[in-house]
Amino acid sequence: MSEPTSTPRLTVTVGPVAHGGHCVARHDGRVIFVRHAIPGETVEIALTEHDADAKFWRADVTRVVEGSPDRVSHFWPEADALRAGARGASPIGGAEFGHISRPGQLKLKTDVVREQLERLGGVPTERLNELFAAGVEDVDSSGTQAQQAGLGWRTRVGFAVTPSGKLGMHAHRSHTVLPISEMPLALPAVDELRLWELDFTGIDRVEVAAPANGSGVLVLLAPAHGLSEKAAGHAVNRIARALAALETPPSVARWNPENSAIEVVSGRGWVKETTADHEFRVTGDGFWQIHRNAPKVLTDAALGFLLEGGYLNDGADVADLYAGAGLFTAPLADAVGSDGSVLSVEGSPGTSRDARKNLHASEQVEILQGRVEKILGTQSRASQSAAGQRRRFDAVVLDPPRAGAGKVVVRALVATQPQAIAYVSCDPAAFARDVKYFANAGWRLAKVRAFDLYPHTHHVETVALLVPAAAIAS
Ligand SMILES: C[S@@+](CC[C@H](N)C(=O)[O-])C[C@H]1O[C@@H](n2cnc3c(N)ncnc32)[C@H](O)[C@@H]1O
Repeated sequence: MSEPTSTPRLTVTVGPVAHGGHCVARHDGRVIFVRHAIPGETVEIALTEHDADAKFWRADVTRVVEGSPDRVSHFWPEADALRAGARGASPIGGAEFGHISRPGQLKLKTDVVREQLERLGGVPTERLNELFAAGVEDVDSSGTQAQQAGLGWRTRVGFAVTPSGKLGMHAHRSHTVLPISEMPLALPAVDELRLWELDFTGIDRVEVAAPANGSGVLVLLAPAHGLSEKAAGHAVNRIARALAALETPPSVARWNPENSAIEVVSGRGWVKETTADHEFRVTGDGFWQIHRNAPKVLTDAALGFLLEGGYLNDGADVADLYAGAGLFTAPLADAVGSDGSVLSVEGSPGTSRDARKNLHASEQVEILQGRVEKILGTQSRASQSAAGQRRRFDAVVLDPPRAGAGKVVVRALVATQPQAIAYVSCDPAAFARDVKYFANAGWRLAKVRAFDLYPHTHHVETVALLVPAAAIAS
């Protein structure tokens, strides 16, 4: 990515928001994806990617000529495009909607979910008006003032390190790491570590897991590539010693992001997460929902759809696919009772081991480690009934990673003939594409909700109920 000062500047009037955190503008017939703008604004932009033969260009706003009523001062100077642009620099990524009022952010995210479902999902406008009248829902309205402002929600944060050893974050679509001196989107427990005051020379990446329940924080340190074993150990131990001097020292572990391996230096290599009814151990970089309210919001929404529809009865046979450490598996096991059964499938070996520990007391739960596409497609015990026929599920929770479930999984899942699927998604485009695959297999979107679980960023989480079309017709 080139720096804004070295690039041409243009003045454009900005069109609609698009998936991915930018708005669409046109100049001499060419599409420009503009970050840090709001639809309807007239802005001066610096082109950050502008190859003459490219299909579209990319740009950052550097000055607002005519602003939207939704424009506010950015709460985080290091992520503020206008401030960075004035210095001829780039802002850090990670708060690309911070210049928009919270109601304005909800409206833009609603527009994106609608557009993706209409265009990629093939859901007719009238049907969406009916299904998605509530738009994207705020999950912070009952918090503290800072929480209502969309701050202090991240329980997981990843940092990079500048060439001079300072804690930093990447500029958007760039290898450049810019130093930071606060992380207002994270829980206060992350700020209290004062990581920006430490020397991270010899470290490449830093990950922090700070559970919303206030229990022990875990800091993972990935040594820089090519460092000798001795130098890597030295760098990790130096930082661990500095952190040990804090009033509430975190656990510290050396971490290899390539295989998720961790080596505990002090404390323990896992954090304790809790929901109202369950406790979960999550090891190292294992998956846990990021927003402090996400576990409740998502389990209430997904299980709510299944319970309201009568799909989760005592004795039911259900599946939790892409199950992580068992966030949905645990309440599913409660719902189907000891006469029911829950197949819980997770691909990552470490996270699956956590799920096994977290669910060991629930005899109705079968934990399988492996890829969903493989497990659904094989004739393993998990995909067969006792009589040797393809196993059928009464209901399924499907929570794939950002890329979505994809055609192969959708086909295999439909073949298990569940009565309903609760689909949890963090990417509206992948979700909409999967909705289309389900539609092609004779299924329909019966309900959909969306939540602003990533304030000040363009990300949004959706929860949907999918059922066979015949079930809606009857
Ligand atoms: C969005 S997370 C959801 C986890 C869990 N449902 C939760 O809410 O905590 C997706 C999970 O799918 C796992 N995963 C990714 N690809 C997979 C695959 N092909 N098969 C099985 N699990 C996979 C990841 O390790 C991750 O734990």
